[in-house]
Amino acid sequence: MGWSTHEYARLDLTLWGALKSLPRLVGRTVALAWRTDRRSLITVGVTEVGQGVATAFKLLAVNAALHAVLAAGTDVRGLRHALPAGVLLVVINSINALLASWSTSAAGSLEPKVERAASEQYLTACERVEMEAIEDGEFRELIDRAQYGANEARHMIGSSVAAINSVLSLVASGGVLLSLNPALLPMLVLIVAPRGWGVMRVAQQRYASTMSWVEHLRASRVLSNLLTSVTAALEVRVHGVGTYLLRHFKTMSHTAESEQERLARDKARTELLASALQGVGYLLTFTLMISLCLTGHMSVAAFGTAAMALNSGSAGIGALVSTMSQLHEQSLYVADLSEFLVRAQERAIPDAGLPLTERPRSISLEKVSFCYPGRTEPAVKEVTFTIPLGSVIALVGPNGSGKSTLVRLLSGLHLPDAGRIRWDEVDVAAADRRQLFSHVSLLTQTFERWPFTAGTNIRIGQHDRTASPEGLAASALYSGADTDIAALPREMNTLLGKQFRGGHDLSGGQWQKIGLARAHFRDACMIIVDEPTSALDPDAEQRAFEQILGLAGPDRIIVLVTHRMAAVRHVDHIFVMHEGRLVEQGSHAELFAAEPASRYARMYRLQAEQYEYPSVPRPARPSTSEPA
Ligand SMILES: Nc1ncnc2c1ncn2[C@@H]1O[C@H](COP(=O)(O)OP(=O)(O)OP(=O)(O)O)[C@@H](O)[C@H]1O
Repeated sequence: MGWSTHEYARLDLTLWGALKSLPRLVGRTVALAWRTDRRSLITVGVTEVGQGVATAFKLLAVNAALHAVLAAGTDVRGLRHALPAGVLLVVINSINALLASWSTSAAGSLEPKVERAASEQYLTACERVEMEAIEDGEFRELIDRAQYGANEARHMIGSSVAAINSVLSLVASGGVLLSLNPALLPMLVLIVAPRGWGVMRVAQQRYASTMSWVEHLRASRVLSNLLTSVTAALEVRVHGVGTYLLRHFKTMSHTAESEQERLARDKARTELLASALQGVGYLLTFTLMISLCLTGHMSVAAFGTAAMALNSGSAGIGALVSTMSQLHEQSLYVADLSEFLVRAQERAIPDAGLPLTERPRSISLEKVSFCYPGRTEPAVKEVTFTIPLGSVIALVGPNGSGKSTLVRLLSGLHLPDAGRIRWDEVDVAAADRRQLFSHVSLLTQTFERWPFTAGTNIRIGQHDRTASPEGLAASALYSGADTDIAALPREMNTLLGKQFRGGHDLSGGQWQKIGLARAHFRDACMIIVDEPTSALDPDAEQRAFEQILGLAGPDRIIVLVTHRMAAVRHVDHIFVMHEGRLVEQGSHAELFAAEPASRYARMYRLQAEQYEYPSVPRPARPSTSEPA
């Protein structure tokens, strides 16, 4: 189908690299947690340290108890000396349980807050990036990857707590082992190192696979969305596209399945090897401990305590390694989110800029060129013109001649690669773009049909303005949407969106009237309408053009983009585009005066002639009934 390539694989991960970056990544989550809920974070930190200290005291109490028991020998009364250590053990265990439950509760309250904060950062960054970034395939892939970051940041809290817990219990066990016999410490490492390697390798393989298959996963998701989408449902059925999509979906699922099988086989092999190496580690450790006892370097009580410390330390390292692997994996996703936030910031629409006057005397383009990223040919080439306030202009020209691109440039969605656009004297490239957007009302062919109520669909372009029912009704009346809305079961409060229970849908033409009402309600200084009437019947089309032109006023600029030549006849100035260049301009009369050279006049006449003939001439019948 053309998009299931795996070129974004990131297979350059190494265990050392992951370990090195871990403190930085955990630090970032801690910083996020600090900003989100300081109190819970401090509680978690203090309770975890408390549990580590408790573990050390527990082992020391066990050691004391063992000494007392072994010193008693066959004298049962001597066992009472073990009683204080036993009581201490119970107290330490109770304190440990209390601290653990306190930590669980604080971490539980922290996790959703961190997820919310990370999600907000992610969505805010998405909303702020330039249009070019949103349309850039590579950046979109990063947006997709980064979406898992917020969820993983939440899980990182739990994993970080578990990791801290394991480290502290490990330090406690290590300290006790060290005090018993320093030779025991490296043995602890020997026992758990193979397991650590195994768990890390499996996580690494899984992440590398996810990354190399991310495009594949996206494509599968697109296919399943198409199969369930309301808008595609028609062609899916009538054109039999469903079978085509299903066939591709199945092929892609089979390919993904074989990747899962490969991962499972690799995991099984790695785990088997790690277990074998760990067995060797245990064998060597116990051999050393027995020989230490036999040579009188270690007492039997110390043997017992060392066995417990080894057990607790090994469990600690085991838990640490597995949480490290989780942290490693989670941190990679959080790193994606961090990378996205940095790159989104680089590609964000600047926050500040020079202020713009709300009603500029003119907007001028000086030798403006613009090339879409990834394209070699500019969509707009060295275009120069001026639009005075109070005028109505039209952009006309064949398909692909650059009209919509000019609209995007005028509305500040793109900045020119060369040349300048100025609002009065202010260069748009240096202007406060958010302010510029607030002065523009844009109605395009593909305007959004928001899955909200009819009223919200009208006021959404000006959602911070209090919308009185009268204001909404006036905009609906203006666009002719009033009668369509009146026919809806809950009028303005009817939910427009078939995907919801109780939702209603409108016809294409009815939606266009809603779009026009939205443009009216927004009440901006520059109103841009790009092919606004494609779904309207002739009466409605005529009326829509009259309404658009009726929006004109001394404080406004109207930019009309259309292929309907009759509609531009009465505008103040017509700009004719061809292959990205402005090739003609003037009023209807001026352009006609330039006949026969005038492209505009030719286009106009061609369309007028079509209207003169009531029907398209019937083509000659092909001799066979074979489809083309
Ligand atoms: N988002 C985009 N990314 C890359 N290229 C684009 C994009 N939009 C348009 N183009 C290209 O820029 C050129 C000008 O397109 P534009 O949409 O501005 O023309 P237009 O005159 O509005 O066409 P139409 O009348 O068909 O709407 C075309 O070659 C088109 O393929």
